[in-house]
Amino acid sequence: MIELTNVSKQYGPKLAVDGVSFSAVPGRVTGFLGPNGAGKSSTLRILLGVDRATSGTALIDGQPYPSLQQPLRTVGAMLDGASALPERRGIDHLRWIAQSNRIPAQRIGEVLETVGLTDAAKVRVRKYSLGMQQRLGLAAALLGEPRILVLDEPVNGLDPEGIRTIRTFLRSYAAKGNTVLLSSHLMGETEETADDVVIINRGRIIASGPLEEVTAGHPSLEEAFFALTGTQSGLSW
Ligand SMILES: Nc1ncnc2c1ncn2[C@@H]1O[C@H](COP(=O)(O)OP(=O)(O)OP(=O)(O)O)[C@@H](O)[C@H]1O
Repeated sequence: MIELTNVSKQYGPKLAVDGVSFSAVPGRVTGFLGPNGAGKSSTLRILLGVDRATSGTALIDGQPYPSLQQPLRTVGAMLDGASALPERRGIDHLRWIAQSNRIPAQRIGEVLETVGLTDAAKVRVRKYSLGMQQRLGLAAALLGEPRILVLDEPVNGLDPEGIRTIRTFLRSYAAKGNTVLLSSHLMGETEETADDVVIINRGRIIASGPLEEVTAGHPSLEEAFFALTGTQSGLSW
């Protein structure tokens, strides 16, 4: 379970995250949505202990990320794609993470298989396409068999087949009772994947709840967003 309460983040004069509160619960995929610059990454960085909130609390299974005993076994995260060294082979990137977190080496083959990178495991990351880098990032997030996944724009750069593979995977991961929180600026895609949605605009949550509740009365999630923000289709993305 993920729980954010009144989280704010100030960068100099800019209030990037403004009193954000929401939860992501086990057994469901929660889509964290908003246009570019809305505050999604800033919020996720705070949740994952990469950055500090100016105020408010962000908890993972009741604890702030830095207090987790075995972080990678509790929460798998992908913030900036794979963030792997370009000269490293994909498999070595995963080995390094597994070793430094006492995760059995056998998991490396399993996660490579899950994300479809088995054949490219020994290729250097600099030769990976953006989609392959995304998949390597997901593989790293899955290494510790976490009950919680937090993914920032996981389908960025993926082709339609890649998007469908990730979507199917995330849905089945949540169906096993795990918590999945993913950010996206793609409303249409997230509508296909998420059970619950949290919409952020200019640092503030403007809607949250089950997808069907947030979209009620609108032809699509995208139209619901435009109605909520008072913008017209095509102008704000
Ligand atoms: N380190 C920083 N210093 C100053 N301003 C920042 C910093 N990080 C983010 N911001 C600003 O905070 C706001 C929110 O940015 P953030 O990256 O969280 O948005 P986002 O919703 O993830 O957008 P995107 O989809 O483009 O990644 C933006 O205006 C951004 O310019």
